[in-house]
Amino acid sequence: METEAERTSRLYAEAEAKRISEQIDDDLREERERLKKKKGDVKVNALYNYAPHILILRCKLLLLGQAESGKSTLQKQFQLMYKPTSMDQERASWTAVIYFNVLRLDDTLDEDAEAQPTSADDSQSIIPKKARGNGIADQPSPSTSLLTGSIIQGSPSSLMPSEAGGFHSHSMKEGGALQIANLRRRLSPLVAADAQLAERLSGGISVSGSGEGGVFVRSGWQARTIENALGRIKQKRPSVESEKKTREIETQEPQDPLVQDVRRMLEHIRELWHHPTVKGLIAKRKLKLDEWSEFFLKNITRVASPDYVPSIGKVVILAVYRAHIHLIPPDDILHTRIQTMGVAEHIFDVNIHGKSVTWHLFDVGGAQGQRHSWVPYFDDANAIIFVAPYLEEDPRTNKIDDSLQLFTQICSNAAEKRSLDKTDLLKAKLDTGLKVRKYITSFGDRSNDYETVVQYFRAHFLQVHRRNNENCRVLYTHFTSVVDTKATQRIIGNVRDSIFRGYLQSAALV
Ligand SMILES: Nc1nc2c(ncn2[C@@H]2O[C@H](COP(=O)(O)OP(=O)(O)OP(=O)(O)O)[C@@H](O)[C@H]2O)c(=O)[nH]1
Ligand SMILES: [Mg+2]
Repeated sequence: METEAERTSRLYAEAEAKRISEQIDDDLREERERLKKKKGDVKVNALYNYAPHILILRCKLLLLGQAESGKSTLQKQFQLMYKPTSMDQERASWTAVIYFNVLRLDDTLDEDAEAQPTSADDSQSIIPKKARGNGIADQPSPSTSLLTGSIIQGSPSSLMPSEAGGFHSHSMKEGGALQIANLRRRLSPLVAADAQLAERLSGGISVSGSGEGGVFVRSGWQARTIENALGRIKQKRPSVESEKKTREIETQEPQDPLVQDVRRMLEHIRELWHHPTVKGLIAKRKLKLDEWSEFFLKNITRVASPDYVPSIGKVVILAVYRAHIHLIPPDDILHTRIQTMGVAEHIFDVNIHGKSVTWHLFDVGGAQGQRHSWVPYFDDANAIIFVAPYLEEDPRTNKIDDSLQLFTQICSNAAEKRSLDKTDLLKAKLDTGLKVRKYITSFGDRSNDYETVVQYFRAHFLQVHRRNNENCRVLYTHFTSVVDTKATQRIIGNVRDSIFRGYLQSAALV
């Protein structure tokens, strides 16, 4: 016979069992509904609920690709997304890089003035660039400066456009040559400034295997550049007055005297940029500027202004404020170009489904002499983002081929994601009549439109991946312009989710 105490205990146990059973039913129903809504999210939540101790607390991500492919630009997008305040703090240090990019106009003028058109078809002709310094093949860059070179003296006619610039007569040509010669004389102090800027950015260290004449930055250069500038100010004026000034500077934007000196001379660069002769050469495509130099030269008035601070992370929009229209400048920092030396680690706390995960992003130098430094990072990388530029018109090296070869080597090594980059430039080049088959013969007679070209490149990379995917890694492809903040940040979000899902699958938890 059941006692009262036993009965109470039994009823309690039955009620508890029923409650647990209903709870499980509810959980399962909820789970099913969530699964229907968003499969991936449910898997992630399930992991957090039932196995919180095995969360990835650390995720290693490698950014690989050839030089100038856009790895550091993509890294800046990550920083903009996950650590925007640090980007803001570094703004002043980017001025030196931007001025360094602006001074490339002189180099380009010098070398292109000596070069001859490569084909009778001007719309297609690309003037070859000479390698600076050690001549690394995938680091095309100028070798001498207009400031020290001899374009006008050596070959005045080469700077004379016959149609686009409107200089037909001999005397007009001579007039243009004289004006440019005068400008160059005024620019001569920039020779030293250019070298100093290069030294400042490279931290005074020259390393073999670096392209672009050894001008590069290493991890943490932003802080060093600012400290350097402030250190020089302190050294120059060790008085009470100077200490007061230094304190003032520390609370405002750091002011680098060298950068200030260059800024004052940019007026002459502006004149050179607007000179009809230079304009004529550009119009006839006899002057090939790097896209980053061109970007800053087009903005030279803003960039040379006394209170200039590089803009950051803004989409170009027109803001209407009290009936005034303000043009918010495009992002300067994303358009800068300075090559990376070695491997730079960037750490971000990334929020994934409400949990914080520490990401270690490794941005590597892509020059051929740099690639050996990637090796130690392959083993425990959770994912690789391989950045491939679409089409670079460099006659000395077929960049797509180089990218495919590099991709083949990487495929047999590790997990990878891939991003096909510089789609904006591809579109622009196709619009100006560039024929893909001229650079890639296997493209054949396919239609020269953007969609066909994009799919053609994609198919190439997929094929390489299929043939070399010994580790059965997953490949995701994205087409993007990395300087487009909105589009790139959407891709970063996708990459984050797919890496996390891949991790869960590899842990056999879903
Ligand atoms: N217009 C445009 N420019 C781009 C794009 N991606 C990169 N760039 C520019 O290309 C230049 C080279 O990019 P980086 O990010 O420095 O190249 P990288 O791969 O880090 O090069 P290394 O450090 O030498 O290996 C920069 O000036 C970028 O602004 C793009 O999608 N569109
Ligand atoms: Mg880089």
